[in-house]
Parts: sequence; C-alpha cells; structure tokens
Amino acid sequence: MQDNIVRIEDLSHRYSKDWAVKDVSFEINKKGILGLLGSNGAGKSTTMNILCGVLSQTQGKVLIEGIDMRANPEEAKKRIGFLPQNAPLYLEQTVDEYLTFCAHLRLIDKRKVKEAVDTVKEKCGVAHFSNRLISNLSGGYRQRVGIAQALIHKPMLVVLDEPTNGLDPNQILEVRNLIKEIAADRAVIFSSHILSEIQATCQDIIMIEDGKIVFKDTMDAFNNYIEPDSLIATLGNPPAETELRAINGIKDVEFLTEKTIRVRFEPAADIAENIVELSVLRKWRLKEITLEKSSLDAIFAQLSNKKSKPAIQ
Ligand SMILES: Nc1ncnc2c1ncn2[C@@H]1O[C@H](COP(=O)(O)OP(=O)(O)OP(=O)(O)O)[C@@H](O)[C@H]1O
Repeated sequence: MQDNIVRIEDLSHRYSKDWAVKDVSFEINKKGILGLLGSNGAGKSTTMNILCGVLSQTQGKVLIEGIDMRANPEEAKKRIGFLPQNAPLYLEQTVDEYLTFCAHLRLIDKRKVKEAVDTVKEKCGVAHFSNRLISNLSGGYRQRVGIAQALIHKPMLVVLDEPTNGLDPNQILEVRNLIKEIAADRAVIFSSHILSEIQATCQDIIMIEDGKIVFKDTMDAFNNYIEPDSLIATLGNPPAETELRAINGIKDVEFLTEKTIRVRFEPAADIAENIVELSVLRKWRLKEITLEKSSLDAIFAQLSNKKSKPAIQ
C-alpha cells in the first residue's frame, strides 16, 4: 500500500520568462503535517496553486493518489481541500450561507449538505457564529471559516497557504491547534515564511528558496541540521569588546546593554564552552548564556552552502 497521497515530479513553472519554481519534486504522506517554508517570493503559492490544480504548470507532474492533476483534474481535485493565501470568502454572506454554497460547489448530495455544514462548523469552532455575516467576524474566525470550506467535502489532503498570516498571537495559536486537529485523520500541507510556525506544527519540512528545494526531511532532522551561529551572554563584569573579538571563531560582538552581549561566531566553533571557561579564568562573572537559533536568512545561507538533503521517505 502506498503511504503517500501526493507525488510531485520535476515541477517547474514560468511566469512569462522567469522561472518561479524549478525542478521541484516531493511526496506528501497520507497523515501528518508537512510545512512548506520559504521567504516571500520563494515559490510557495505557485507550488500550492499547481498542486491544487488552480494553476497549470509549465513542466512536471502532480499526482494525487496516482491521478494526474492535469489529465484528470475533476477526480484529483475531489481529494483536495484548499485555502489559498487570500481566503475565498463572500463577506456579505453568513457563515451558514457561505458553507452551504461551498457544499453545493463540491457537489455534496443535497440531503447531506446540512450535516456536512454542521460537522465542519463544529470542527472549526464557528458553530456559534452560524448566522453572523462573515464581514463581521475577526481575522481568526474568518480564517476558521476558510478552513471549514476546505474541509466540507472530507478531503484526504488539505492545502493551506499561509493560514496564520495577519493573525494576532492568540489567533495564531488557535489556528495552529485547529490544523493539528484536522491533521489527525488526513494529510495537511501548509506554507509559511515564519520558521517558528513550521517548527511548532509540522512533522516534516520542505524549505524552498528561489523556486528550488533547499531542504526536505523531518522537522527533527532540520532542527539538528541547523547550527546556531550566535549567543547572548550576560556577564557581571564583561571584558572589553577587543578581548572578546580576539577569541578564535568569534566573528562579531555587539553590546545589547552594558552587561549583555550578542556574539556571532563560525557555526562549527565551540564558543559557548570557551566563554564559560574564560569567564571563570578571567572573572567575567557569567550569569546567563543562551544559544540563538539562526535567522531564516542565515539558514538559507547555511543551506545554500551545503548539499540539498535527501527526500522524505
Ligand atoms: N502571476 C504572476 N505573474 C508573474 N510573476 C509572478 C506571478 N505570481 C508570482 N510571481 C512571481 O513568482 C515568484 C514566486 O511567487 P510565489 O507567490 O509563488 O512565492 P511565495 O513563496 O508564495 O511568496 P509570498 O509569500 O510573497 O506569496 C515571485 O518572484 C513572484 O514575483
């Protein structure tokens, strides 16, 4: 039995003359959450739009349960629920009217429409807003309605393009939990340009930059792969900047306050250990030291200097 629901093979897409996506291949497992991480313009939306059959690729193949999206889009699309980057909501409709409309679009049997609408409202926590106009919902609840429309026909795969974008921290947590719940019995792929979003939610990660995959593996492998390249230390009796800069492997020193410094270093260097030892020897009175995870830019730089990792198996 196949354990993946999607196979994307050598996908490339060109808008006029520039390639937005180039030779992208990956699989999506039948269960769990796959995160698609990339900075703005990396090619996330293009990949998702092609995956969902709303954009036709220049080259390559998308197979949903073995069904070719280009050759048989109706069958392939039945298996997918999609929340595009801008949720396709009709603000002048109530939640009930909108979801009922979506259920009809998905050709759900007329006798089962109410049940389908009630189920997704319950699942997405919007049942108490059934008769409210979508225009009167907060951003977080609008996003929940957007996710509800993606679930209405019980798809095996749900594709969410930047679902937490523009939400406040509480709403982000709520939407994250909802995504985890809906992934309990189906596959979910969601995109974000925020690393912590993907780290908090996904088991697997694909990182895309300039239309190319620069990393794909499990989230654990990613976290192990990314080496910290800076630390913050608080010292009761900090040395002069020149003394710190003289330590082998340190690239840069920045005083954040009188007693707190950020030290940037070469990825392989054992700087934290050195600072702890030197602090004892030279009486710097180290109070706290924390390694910082690399920024997305630093990670892209690290990854582009290393070879692309093997595919998720
Ligand atoms: N309709 C279009 N016509 C021309 N170029 C486009 C079009 N849509 C996207 N692009 C370009 O293709 C590249 C990839 O864009 P895409 O929207 O897929 O990236 P993204 O990772 O989703 O970024 P964002 O998070 O900013 O939406 C970008 O350089 C973008 O400017």
